[in-house]
Amino acid sequence: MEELKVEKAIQDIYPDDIAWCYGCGRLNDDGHHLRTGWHGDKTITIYTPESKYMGIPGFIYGGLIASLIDCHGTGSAALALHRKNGHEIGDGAEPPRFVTANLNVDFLKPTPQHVPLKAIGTVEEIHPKKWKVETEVYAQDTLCARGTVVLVVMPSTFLNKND
Ligand SMILES: CCCCCCCCCCCCCC(=O)SCCNC(=O)CCNC(=O)[C@H](O)C(C)(C)COP(=O)(O)OP(=O)(O)OC[C@H]1O[C@@H](n2cnc3c(N)ncnc32)[C@H](O)[C@@H]1OP(=O)(O)O
Repeated sequence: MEELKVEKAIQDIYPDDIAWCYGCGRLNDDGHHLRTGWHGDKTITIYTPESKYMGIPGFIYGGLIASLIDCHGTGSAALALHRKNGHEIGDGAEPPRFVTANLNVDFLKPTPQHVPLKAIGTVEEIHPKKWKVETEVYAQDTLCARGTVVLVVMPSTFLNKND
């Protein structure tokens, strides 16, 4: 697979109050900083896990793969609804926010460490508040995992929980 880079990511424009997710929040110093952008009509997140995220030496542990699919799903749904609303990253509009309602992962092959993982997503609208993202995770050219995420537009009750 060719070398790819995510130039414009939806997480780059999340408002500060929702930019703290351990998986994809740009403001969480300890997090993974996953970034999701368009890749043709599909979506892409590229991430090389640090060595500590091992299951057995040489291979990534499954929870990290699930996190990648999870945050790739929220980012992909946000990208798609943002575009449906007539916006693109960089036009100044605030993107929609999604939370995960359901996450399913099939671990197809052991996922090797020390190579970039590519999550490629296909986004489907179920209805305006509910979206589904089918994601394939590749290590180099090997399809290692496949996941399905159901996303729901974030209820306003998620904000200001610590006030
Ligand atoms: C902590 C995160 C903060 C937020 C950050 C956001 C941005 C950052 C992004 C990073 C985040 C990273 C990722 C994270 O970590 S996000 C954090 C992990 N996710 C959560 O904490 C979500 C917890 N769950 C809820 O708050 C509620 O259950 C939700 C909001 C999901 C639905 O609540 P509720 O049920 O009251 O809402 P509704 O009645 O209007 O239903 C709406 C539609 O949803 C359908 N449905 C419901 N459940 C399921 C299910 N299990 N499978 C399939 N579908 C389900 C339901 O049938 C309906 O469909 P329809 O009948 O209309 O067709």
